[in-house]
Amino acid sequence: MNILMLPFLAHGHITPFLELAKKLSRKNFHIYFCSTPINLKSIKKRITEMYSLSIELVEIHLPSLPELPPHYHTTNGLPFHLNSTLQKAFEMASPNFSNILKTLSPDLVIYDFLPSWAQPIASTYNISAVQLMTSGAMIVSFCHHMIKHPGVEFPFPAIQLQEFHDKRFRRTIEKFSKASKEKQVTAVNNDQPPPCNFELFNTFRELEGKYIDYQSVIGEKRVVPVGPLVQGVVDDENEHSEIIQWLDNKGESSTVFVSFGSEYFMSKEEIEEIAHGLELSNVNFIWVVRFPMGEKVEVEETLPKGFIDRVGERGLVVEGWAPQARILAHSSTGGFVSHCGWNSTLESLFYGVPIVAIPMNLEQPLNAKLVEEFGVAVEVNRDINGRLNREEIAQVIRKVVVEKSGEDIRIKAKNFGEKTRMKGDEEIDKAVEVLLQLCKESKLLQN
Ligand SMILES: C[C@@H]1O[C@H](OP(=O)(O)OP(=O)(O)OC[C@H]2O[C@@H](n3ccc(=O)[nH]c3=O)[C@H](O)[C@@H]2O)[C@H](O)[C@H](O)[C@H]1O
Repeated sequence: MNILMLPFLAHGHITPFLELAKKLSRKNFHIYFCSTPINLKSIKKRITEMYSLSIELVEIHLPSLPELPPHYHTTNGLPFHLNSTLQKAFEMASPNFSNILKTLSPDLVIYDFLPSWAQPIASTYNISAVQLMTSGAMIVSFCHHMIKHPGVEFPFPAIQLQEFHDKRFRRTIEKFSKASKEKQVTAVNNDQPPPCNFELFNTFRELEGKYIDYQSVIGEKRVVPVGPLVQGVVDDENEHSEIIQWLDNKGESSTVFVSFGSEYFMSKEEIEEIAHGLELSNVNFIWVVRFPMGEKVEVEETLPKGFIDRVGERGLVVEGWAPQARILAHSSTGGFVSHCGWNSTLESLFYGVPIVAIPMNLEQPLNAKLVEEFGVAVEVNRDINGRLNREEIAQVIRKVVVEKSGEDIRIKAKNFGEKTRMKGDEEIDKAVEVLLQLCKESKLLQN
């Protein structure tokens, strides 16, 4: 059976899609992995020898817009103000996608929340389609709850956002639900496959059982968990070797990894407070500092004066990108200062690393609440205006990584990591049955 996968053009979406592609290819599915050339280039080295025949990379080209050259056809490093332009350019690529389906005629399409046309186009070719949700069941059920029951408390009291995040998140939902109403897909006519009655989620019952059940009630479709879809440790010695050597020289669980994903860029104030917080914590750290593509910035100039000298061998500032999975899997890593993007959250849980949560935007504040409720994270509180504070950052890092008061968090994270790594393909095996059924429906309709 052939499956074509079309993730949104974001690194945080391509990662779970690629991990699902690898799992399904081991279950004898042939995968066409479709994205822009720049995105396919960035994942090539993660498609190791064993997948070279079962996962085929398929380029989809976006219309060339002057303000969006081809190396901007990804959210990784994209300047904030170009995000909507990228989404618009992707929406304009529907004819290219239609040609790809006509040429390859897969048995199934696995699509993402954007672009809006993947399922409707697949149905015109009588090809079944199912969505892979790249965020958790809690956040999706929270959004559905807010839209369907405005003003009614979310039935899980631990998920309460700090005021600053609550206001911003409600604005994001209003914007999103307005946009999705405008894109309401026209009804499918009856000789095409009906929209699928379930959705795949990058999650698993041990983490989100009660939210999976609630989403299956409040959402339109049944939830089929296929997670955790977590990138493995790609052992390419030559790349980033200086980071790993630096980490090898540190004590067990002595170091925090600090990273805020592939799309977020810290403000000057955030860099200032985080730098002083790391300094005050007296804990070893690897800190990824990154700026939008096209912005030529001297990292040292953005850091507090004398910061690099004062921290010396205790700290390593990495510009642009670090091998996150390899660092989280390393025995010297004892904590993850994270924005709680969904992939980072799952990776931290998978590798058993406790989280110092500093959510920045989107659904990250909710992910932070989820892992705090789960007992493997502590969130750094912001002031009423959302400002970070260096003492608060230092205090939470020391609690999570060093102090006795954080011992239960460290033990819980370690034990849950061991349990999660043992799960293997448990969720996938259950999902394969329903995916095979969808593929057979396509074949029946196409013959
Ligand atoms: C789904 C959605 O994706 C978005 O992606 P974003 O990149 O911000 O964060 P992650 O989901 O953690 O994804 C980031 C991915 O990039 C990897 N990485 C990142 C930085 C680095 O230096 N090295 C790495 O290997 C990391 O390992 C992870 O796999 C938003 O967060 C959103 O909140 C989230 O739910």
